[in-house]
Amino acid sequence: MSNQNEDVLHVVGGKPLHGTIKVRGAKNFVSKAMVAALLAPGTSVLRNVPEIRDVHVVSDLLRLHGIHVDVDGAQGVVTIDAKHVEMPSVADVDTLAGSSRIPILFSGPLLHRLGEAFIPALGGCNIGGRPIDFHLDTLRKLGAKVDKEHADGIHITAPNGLKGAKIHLPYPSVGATEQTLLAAVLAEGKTELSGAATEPEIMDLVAVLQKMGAIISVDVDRTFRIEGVKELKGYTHTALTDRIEAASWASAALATHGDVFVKGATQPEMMTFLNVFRKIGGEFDITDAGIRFWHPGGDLKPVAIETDVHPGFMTDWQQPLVVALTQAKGLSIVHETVYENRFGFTKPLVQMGATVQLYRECLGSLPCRFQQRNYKHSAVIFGPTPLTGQDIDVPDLRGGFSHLIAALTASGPSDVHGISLIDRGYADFRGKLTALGAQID
Ligand SMILES: CC(=O)N[C@H]1[C@@H](OP(=O)(O)OP(=O)(O)OC[C@H]2O[C@@H](n3ccc(=O)[nH]c3=O)[C@H](O)[C@@H]2O)O[C@H](CO)[C@@H](O)[C@@H]1O
Ligand SMILES: C=C(OP(=O)(O)O)C(=O)O
Repeated sequence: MSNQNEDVLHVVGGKPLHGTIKVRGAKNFVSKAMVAALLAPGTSVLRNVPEIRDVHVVSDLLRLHGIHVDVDGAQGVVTIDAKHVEMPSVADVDTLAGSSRIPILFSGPLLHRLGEAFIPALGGCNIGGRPIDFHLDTLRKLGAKVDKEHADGIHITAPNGLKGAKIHLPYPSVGATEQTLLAAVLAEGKTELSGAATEPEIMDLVAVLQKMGAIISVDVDRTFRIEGVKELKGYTHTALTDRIEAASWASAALATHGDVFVKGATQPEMMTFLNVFRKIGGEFDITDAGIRFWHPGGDLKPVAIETDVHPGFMTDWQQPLVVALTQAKGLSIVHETVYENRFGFTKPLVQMGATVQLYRECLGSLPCRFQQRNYKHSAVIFGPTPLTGQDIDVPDLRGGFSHLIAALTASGPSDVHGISLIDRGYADFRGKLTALGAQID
């Protein structure tokens, strides 16, 4: 736990970021692959693991269930021996309440290994309601009994084991897709999951499950077919790169007029981001080792973006890019369709000098899931506007990184408070900023 002074980063902005940084495996895959290890009474080895807090949260949760976890942060290797699994006390599990969204994904594996699971209150970024109704409906369809009445969390049992079922997701939720995959691989019989999400992190989880012995296919209409098997074995796997972290550094390069080589960044998972980056006027060069992103000089161009599920423009890319859009010449529009409340981070940007207006109504003919809810989910950004340093509070993971970019873009000093929240998903960001020449303290 950091003390209050350690939780503030003093940033003197106005200097372009220049240099090379390395990005490792994806936060939104690594944690799920660690949960998958729980499905097999053997040893699994995961490589290219970033040194982020979410990895430690999942390790601690696995350990509470009697599983041996070794995290070699320097080498980026996590070894999980899940031969022995036990049910911890509610009080023990509760020590991790509110720390991430991953505990809900323990449901399927624990039901297979122990016949029951206790899920504490979930955490994760505060960017909308984030209900788990799809998760619980899926588990029920597979034969689980869900008791939500427990004061500290949710108790789930499967007295007769899990059985394959036909499941349709009302929205292609990443977590609910992963929930179904993790629960169905060992369920008796076949499961059909339609309306699923097919993010690259999900497909890498499918690759892990296939290595473990699972039978999973996916149709072009985003329907997964899972044939339950009787047992699975441990895996060895190298995690795909974190495309959100890579895009965050790319946005930082653009906003600060910089030039950053992101070692490890890969093109296929970033194609949609790269198209937008090019439309704005950013330049990039793709090599086998990574992608170099830079501001070529001259004016950046405005753009209209709608966030969406894969292969659309990721909601997690939106926040860092908005800061770069404050430096583009003209009117940009960002319409958020995944989370109803993901623009809170723009308020400090306005205090720093940006012109950002939020609207509840959907703009033009854009589809809108949140029309009826009282949230503003379209941002209109007018630029370029010079930013000046301020005191800023980190609201959430990506919003926090956006504030760092804003502080680096601004003239004068900024104090960014609550900086440790960023450790959830950005490994050694302080070291990387220093390597890129940022003036931080
Ligand atoms: C740890 C992790 O991988 N987090 C990612 C994951 O979050 P996460 O898996 O939580 O996101 P989902 O794809 O499930 O959520 C998408 C939308 O569906 C709604 N929903 C979801 C589940 C449910 O049971 N009911 C429901 O209504 C959510 O409120 C949200 O509006 O995918 C998001 C969308 O790419 C990313 O922004 C997050 O970074
Ligand atoms: C929203 C995010 O994560 P989580 O689902 O863990 O809150 C994120 O990674 O941007």
